[in-house]
Amino acid sequence: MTHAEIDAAAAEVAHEQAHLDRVHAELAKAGQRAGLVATDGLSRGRTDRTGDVRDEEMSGLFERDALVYNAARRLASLQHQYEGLVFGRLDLDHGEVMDLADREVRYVGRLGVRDDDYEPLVIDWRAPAASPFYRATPVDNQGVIRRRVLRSRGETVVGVEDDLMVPEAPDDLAVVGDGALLAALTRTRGKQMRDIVATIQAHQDEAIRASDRGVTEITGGPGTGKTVVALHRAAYLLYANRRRYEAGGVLVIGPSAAYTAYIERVLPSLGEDSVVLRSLGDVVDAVTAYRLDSPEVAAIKGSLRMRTVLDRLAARPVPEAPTELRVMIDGQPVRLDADRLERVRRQALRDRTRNQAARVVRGMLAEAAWASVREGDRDEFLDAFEISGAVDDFLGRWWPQVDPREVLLWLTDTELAYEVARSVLSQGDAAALAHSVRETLEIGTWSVADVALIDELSVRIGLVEDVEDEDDERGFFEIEELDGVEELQAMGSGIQAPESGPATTPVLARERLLHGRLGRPEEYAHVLVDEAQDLSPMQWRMIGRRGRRASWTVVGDAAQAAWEDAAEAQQAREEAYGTQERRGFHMGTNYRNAREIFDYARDVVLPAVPDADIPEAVRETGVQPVELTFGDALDTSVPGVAVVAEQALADLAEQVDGSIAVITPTRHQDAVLGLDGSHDGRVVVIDPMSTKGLEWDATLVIDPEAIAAEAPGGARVLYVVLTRAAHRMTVLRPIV
Ligand SMILES: Nc1ncnc2c1ncn2[C@@H]1O[C@H](COP(=O)(O)OP(=O)(O)OP(=O)(O)O)[C@@H](O)[C@H]1O
Repeated sequence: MTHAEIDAAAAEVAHEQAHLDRVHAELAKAGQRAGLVATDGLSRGRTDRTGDVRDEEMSGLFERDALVYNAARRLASLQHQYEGLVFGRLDLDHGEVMDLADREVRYVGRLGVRDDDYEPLVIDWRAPAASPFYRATPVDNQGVIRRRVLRSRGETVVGVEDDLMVPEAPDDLAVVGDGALLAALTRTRGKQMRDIVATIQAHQDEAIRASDRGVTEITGGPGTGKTVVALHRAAYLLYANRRRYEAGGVLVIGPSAAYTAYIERVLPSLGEDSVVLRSLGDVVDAVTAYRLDSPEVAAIKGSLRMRTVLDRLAARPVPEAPTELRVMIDGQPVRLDADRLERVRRQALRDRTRNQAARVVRGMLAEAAWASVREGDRDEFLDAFEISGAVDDFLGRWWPQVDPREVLLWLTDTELAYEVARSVLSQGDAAALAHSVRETLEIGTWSVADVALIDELSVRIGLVEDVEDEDDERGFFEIEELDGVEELQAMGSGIQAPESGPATTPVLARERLLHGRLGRPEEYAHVLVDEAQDLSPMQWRMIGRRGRRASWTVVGDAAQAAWEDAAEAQQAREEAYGTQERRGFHMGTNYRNAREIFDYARDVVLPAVPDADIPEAVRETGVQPVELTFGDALDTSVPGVAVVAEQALADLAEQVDGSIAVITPTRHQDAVLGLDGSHDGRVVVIDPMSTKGLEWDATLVIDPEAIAAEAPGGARVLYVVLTRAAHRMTVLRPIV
């Protein structure tokens, strides 16, 4: 930059600083008015002093401006944690020829702020008036002459980046900077995802502001901004229809706890803290799972075939249940044999969940008992049956209320697993299922795939209800879900699973598994699913229960799918959506990976997945990924994986300032686990599946062939792994 350019930029920064100071002064005042505004802050369509309703208010979209109170309240945390409250400026010209009199300046920020005269000092980025900030292009400038991105730290403006939307700038408008997008993409990644509110691209903005009704599907290859766009969409929906979405709730589902931790700050940085973020292991209240099953077991547990298995399981007698009833009622011996009991069981379950039926089986048994006796007075007999202590005792053993999780644990019995899986699962699969449930009982923690099974069983079994609840509304199940009652994922435990090791005793393990009370599934007004390609059919059903009246945003990339049976998952997905209208958006630009890194990944995936959706990477670094080799542990003449990895990591730590991941298949985990947390905590050691949706400044990928071999469809998982690095990537291979 020349001296003149530096001076020009400094003058522009000073100018913007003056405006920012005004905004902050206004917010400070707003804090003092807080009590007043808090009381009427939610009223819509306020008029200004002239009594005219402002345009924005007529559309009902300016209610955030009325929430100055909230703005002031949130400001402290916004300033502390996030970048500038005001990040954009538009210079518009509303005339035919460019004339100062037709000029308008609009500032765009995370919150709307007005001055005492109710004039907007900053417009919320989601307001219609802010839309040209994202949509204007030189071809369709929408009245914008210059779009400016302000970079600030706290309350200080540190730079500006301009884009000119007309062929030539009017004399009074300076144009400085090299483009905000590239600056944003080049910067260091932290441990958490950042919002992109200052640099949303026009095609992304279309998806963000798309209609809130029906189903919006966002597809695109790795690093195309699907996640970040979806999160901005959630914030937009809350703004555009706050009544509906704040009251009804917005649920965001991601693949793992690491992922939800990674994205959890984006929405608060946009001023929204009412969205519920859940990982797939954390959807059902009272159950939190991080552990992953092997891909083979996850495939069994995720398949729609489990519906039938669970139907049958839910209708089974409890283990060790008595097979006949023998009691004295009203002086008469009563005996109901196994056949009779079975008939009562079937009748009781016909249109009730098992736990609901606990209330009616006594009456049904009484009728069956009377039918077997038919002597004396019927009413007296039935009354005596109703109060019989012996019948109480029998019912306690024959039809206790059961926790759905307890029922899943019945599958530890391989014979029972064979029986309920007959003609649905192969014997081998049924045995693997039983084995996995035994493992659950040993470890004392559920696996992620178990959670959808627990939810499914909850529907069939109903909640364990207090006896006092008798007159309460009946269980939460849907009767249609009970149709058919008559017929009635490989990387070990994930390296960073927060749970500790195995529970010490089976009793403790069982207690841990059954801890807390299952509730009814909470329903939401909007459900946003990220990495949707990885949801199993059973997981779609679980999420579907939470969005039965919801609109949806669903984000994914089929080429990154770990789930093999795409058709079955699609079927379950369609069922979750229902018949709502659909619209799709496709993202074709990769903003994450340097082009050299993405080309490397593309060459790996295309032979295995020829129809992969390949985006265009926009940024070049001129640095190719580095390939290194390591020797066999038994051959001491060549450095082994631990040594080579440590050195390669040291090089990467020199080359990038921010975060680094060492991504390793199970077989090399032990050798490199010690690197976790090294280089001042910048390094994380992680398994391939857990990298979904995440990114780092640099990655060290260990033994790509082993990564691909560890899972069915492993090339897709490897594709995920090779597209996680923004700036540098080193790949280690064994010498062959
Ligand atoms: N308009 C933008 N301005 C600045 N950064 C952007 C923009 N769009 C996307 N990015 C950045 O690109 C990176 C990738 O975005 P994101 O994680 O949302 O992609 P994705 O499509 O969900 O990726 P994947 O499918 O690989 O998980 C993130 O660092 C994100 O902040």
